[in-house]
Amino acid sequence: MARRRKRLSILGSTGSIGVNTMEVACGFPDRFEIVGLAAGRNVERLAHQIQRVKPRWVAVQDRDAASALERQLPAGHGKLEIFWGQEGYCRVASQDDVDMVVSAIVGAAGLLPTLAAVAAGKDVALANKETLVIAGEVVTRMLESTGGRLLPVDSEHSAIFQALQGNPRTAVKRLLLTASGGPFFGKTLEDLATVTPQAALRHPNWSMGPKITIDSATLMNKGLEVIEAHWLFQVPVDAVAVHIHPESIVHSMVEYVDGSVIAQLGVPDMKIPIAYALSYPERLPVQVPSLDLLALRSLTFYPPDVETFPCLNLAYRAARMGGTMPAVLNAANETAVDAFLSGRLAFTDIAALIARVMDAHDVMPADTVQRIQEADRWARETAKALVNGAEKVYEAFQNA
Ligand SMILES: NC(=O)C1=CN([C@@H]2O[C@H](COP(=O)(O)OP(=O)(O)OC[C@H]3O[C@@H](n4cnc5c(N)ncnc54)[C@H](OP(=O)(O)O)[C@@H]3O)[C@@H](O)[C@H]2O)C=CC1
Ligand SMILES: CC(=O)[C@@H](O)[C@H](O)COP(=O)(O)O
Ligand SMILES: [Mn+2]
Repeated sequence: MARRRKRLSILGSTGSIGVNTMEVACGFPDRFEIVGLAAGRNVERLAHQIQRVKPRWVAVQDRDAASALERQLPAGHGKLEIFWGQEGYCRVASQDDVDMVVSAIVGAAGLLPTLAAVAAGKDVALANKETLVIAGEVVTRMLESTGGRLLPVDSEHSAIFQALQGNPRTAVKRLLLTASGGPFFGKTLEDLATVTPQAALRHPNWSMGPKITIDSATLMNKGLEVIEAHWLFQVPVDAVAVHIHPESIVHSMVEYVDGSVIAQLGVPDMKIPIAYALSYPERLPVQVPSLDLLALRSLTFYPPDVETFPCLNLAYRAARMGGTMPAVLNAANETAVDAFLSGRLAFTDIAALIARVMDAHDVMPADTVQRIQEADRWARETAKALVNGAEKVYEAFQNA
C-alpha cells in the first residue's frame, strides 16, 4: 500500500533554509506535499513558490504584504488562503492537515509560530535556534504535554542527534560543537575594530542569511547553539564544549563515558541535515557532492579565542544565569547585529553592547511567554538607546 505523503508547512520559505527545504522536499514528490508556506516580505519569491507547489495556506508579515502577494498571483488562485501577521503564521503552523512544520523564520519573530506548532502537537523541524534560546523551558514543558517532537535542522545539532542514535543518553559525557571560526578566524581585536558588514558577510563555508552569518563572525552563533544543545538534548550547559574547526566537515561530536567519540561528517550543505529532519529515521538519497577526505587530507581543530570573540562567553554566562537572561542576550544581539549591518555600530561593539544590556537586566523566571516577551522588549529598547549613543561616537570615529 502506498504510504501517505508527509504534509509540510515551511515557515520562512523565502530564506536560505526555506529555499533549501523546498529543494529537498520537491525532489521527493512521492514523500512530501507542501501544504503551507510563510514568508516575511519577499512576496515575489513567495509567489513563485506558490505557483510551484500549490499550497493551501500562506502567511506574510502584514496586510500590505498580503495585498502585494495577491497582485503577484494569477486571478482566482484556487483554494489558497492568505493570512498575515503573527496570527497568520500561527495558523499556517497549526492546521490540522499539517504533519510537520519547518521552523525557519529568523530570530525571535519565529517564537510564537514555533510554539503554535508545538502546542498543536506537530513534529517540528527546527532551524530557528532562537526559539530554544529564549523559551527553552516553555518549549520543553509543552513538548512533554503534547508528545510532539523537535527534529534538529541546525547542522551541529543534527550531527549530535545522529551521533546519539542507538546509544544510551546516560552514557553521554560531553557534546562537542564544532565552529568554523567565521571569516575572522585568527584575527586580533585590533584587526576587528574596522571590519565592514561586507567582509563579515563572507562566510568561508556556508551560504546563509545575513543575521546568522554575522553571528558566525562574532561566535554568537556558537553561543546560541550551546544553549540550543542544552535544551534540545537536556544536558548541562557546561557539558557542551566548542572546538573551532575551520573546514566545517566534522559537524559535531558526542563523547561517551567509555572514551568513544562519535562524529558526523559531510560536505557543508544544509540539504543534508534538512533531509534527515524531514525523513527521520529514514535517509533520503539527496543530491549533494560526496565528501572527498583524500582531497582534503587534513582536518584541524583549535580552542576558541574568547578574548577576541567575547560573544561565546556571554552566551555561556547567560545560560548559567538562566531565566530571562538568554532572551535578553538574544534580543540585544538581534538589535546589535541589525545596527552593525546598517553601519550604525562597529563590529567590536556588538559584544560590548550585549554585555551592557545583560549587566543592566534583573533576571526573572522565563516560565511564561509573557515574561519572555517583556524581557525581549526591554532588552531591545535598552540596546537601541545604547546604539543611538554609540552611533554618534562611531560616526565621529569614522569621520576622524
Ligand atoms: N541558513 C542556514 O544555513 C542556517 C540557518 N539556521 C537558522 O535558521 C533560521 C533562518 O535562517 P536563514 O534561512 O539563514 O535566514 P534568512 O534571512 O535567509 O531567511 C529568513 C526567513 O525569515 C523570514 N522573516 C524575516 N523576518 C521575519 C519576520 N519578522 N516575520 C516573519 N518572517 C520573517 C524571511 O522572509 P522574507 O525574506 O520574505 O522577508 C525569510 O523567509 C535562523 O534562525 C538561523 O539561525 C540554522 C542553521 C543554518
Ligand atoms: C550551517 C549551520 O548550521 C550554521 O549554524 C553554521 O554552523 C555556521 O557556521 P559557524 O560554525 O561559523 O557558526
Ligand atoms: Mn549551526
